[in-house]
Amino acid sequence: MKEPRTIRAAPLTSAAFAPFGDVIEADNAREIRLINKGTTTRFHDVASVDVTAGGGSALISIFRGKPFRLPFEVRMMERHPFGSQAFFPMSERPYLVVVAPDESGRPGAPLAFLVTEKLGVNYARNVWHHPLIALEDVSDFLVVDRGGPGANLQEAFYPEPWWAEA
Ligand SMILES: NC(=O)N[C@@H](O)C(=O)O
Ligand code: NI
Repeated sequence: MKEPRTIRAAPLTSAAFAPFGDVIEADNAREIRLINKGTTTRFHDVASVDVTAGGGSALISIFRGKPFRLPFEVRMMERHPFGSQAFFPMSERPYLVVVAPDESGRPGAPLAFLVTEKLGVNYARNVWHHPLIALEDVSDFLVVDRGGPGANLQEAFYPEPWWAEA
């Protein structure tokens, strides 16, 4: 009987996520500016939006994700060759992020991050990731990604599933 392939979710940190994109949090601001007569703090440019390839432009959407349970079965990954894709949680609920390195055009072994604080992720262009994985209850996410011409979705299926555990 083959042992199921399991991956243990790690806490999301900028350092651990760096090969895959940015963690969206105030601490990652490239500049902190007091604006609006000192009534507002601008945490400037916390993630790199990369959406103009192939005549693309930025879209702001809301994704309403239905919840999944852990352990989560990872059967496939996807990537967006023309643009980055950012998710920022609009609820206080945790969610799961699964990414993978590229291995000759296919996703390698996945890594999982359990996001329990109000942090977002910005997948860099062409980075393998699993589609949105909300946990506990239906959850809304603000999404910034690319709209425009070209096939901006590539999917790949693992020969055997991986199981992501907390
Ligand atoms: N397909 C789509 O818009 N969603 C995925 O890209 C995702 O990462 O959730
Ligand atoms: Ni995506």
